[in-house]
Amino acid sequence: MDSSTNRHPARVRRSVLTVPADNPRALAKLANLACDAVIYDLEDAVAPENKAAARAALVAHLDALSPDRHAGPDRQTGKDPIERIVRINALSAGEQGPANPGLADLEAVLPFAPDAILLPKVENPGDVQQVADHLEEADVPATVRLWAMIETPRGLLNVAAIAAAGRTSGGRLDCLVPGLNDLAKATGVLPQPGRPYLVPYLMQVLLAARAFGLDAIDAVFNAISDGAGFAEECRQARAMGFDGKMLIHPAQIAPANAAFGIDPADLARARAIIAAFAEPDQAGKGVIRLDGEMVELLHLAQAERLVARAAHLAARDATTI
Ligand SMILES: CC(C)(COP(=O)(O)OP(=O)(O)OC[C@H]1O[C@@H](n2cnc3c(N)ncnc32)[C@H](O)[C@@H]1OP(=O)(O)O)[C@@H](O)C(=O)NCCC(=O)NCCSC(=O)C[C@H](O)C(=O)O
Ligand SMILES: [Mg+2]
Repeated sequence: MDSSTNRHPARVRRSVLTVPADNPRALAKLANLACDAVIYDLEDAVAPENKAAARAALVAHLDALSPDRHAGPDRQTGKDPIERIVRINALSAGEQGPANPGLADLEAVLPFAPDAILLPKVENPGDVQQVADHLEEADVPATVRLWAMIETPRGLLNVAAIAAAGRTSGGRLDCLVPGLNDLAKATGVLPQPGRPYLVPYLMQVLLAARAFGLDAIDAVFNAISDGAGFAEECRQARAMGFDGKMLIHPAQIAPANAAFGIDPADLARARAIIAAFAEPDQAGKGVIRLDGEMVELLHLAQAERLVARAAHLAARDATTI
């Protein structure tokens, strides 16, 4: 059975590619990449002395994508299948007041109504609320969502309260992303195959996301040239329940799309469950036996979601690169 608990069949976040906003060659490459989402990074991938230039480059890029900036993202009209997210600098970082880099990032990109703002190093519900309040005050459309990176020990300890803050922040919080480079740096956990000491952190993020109806995207895999290691980590993340993976390089897109896509065996099983419950002699039953296994109505609901997601993915992949 499909291990994904994503409750939104039409939301596809298998491959979430990050791009430093001050890398024009990488920005130009995006038009030909088959990732489901792009995170334009203004935070850690950009050197402190390049922050203003990165912001300006991103504004020019977004302007070229959506010349009528007040019309909102083309994705809302179905013309742009890629979800576009901007990772801003933390509002708590750097100089405070109007010169704050995070605030300057927000002011620069909000006119383009990106699909989401990704908040780095979120440590408590107030970090989400602060930005949500800013968006409300600025009358930013509700289509602009918030994503939160959980990548500090305090953020991890508070992850349930942060996920719950989605409800009080106008419902904008949509997705949690663990940041294992920062977490490893802060905790001293060593990077090891299979991530034995990081899995408990990852599962905490996943559980908090699910408790409050959010998506969860697995952390980046730094070893770009280790294709086998990347595929293994995607399989692990999928088994843990993650919706997709944050990526750092175009070579990681196809394996991520495959790993977080639909397994044909799962689809066949889902169709068999739907067909079994539709049999006249099973009418009104809450539980049946199918191929030697117990199947309940909750499995039927899962099966229906998987079939709907498969149809959506097939349509989507047919219209993208
Ligand atoms: C890691 C890289 C610096 C490697 O770059 P490079 O050596 O240039 O890669 P290649 O020569 O193999 O690139 C081949 C072509 O692909 C383009 N490219 C490379 N990366 C990207 C990308 N991310 N998006 C789009 N296009 C990309 C190159 O431009 C080449 O094309 P061309 O120039 O036409 O030949 C680089 O991959 C990179 O910068 N990756 C992203 C880094 C990043 O965004 N980091 C921040 C996010 S990671 C994170 O959040 C960690 C988290 O916070 C935590 O704490 O864990
Ligand atoms: Mg980080």
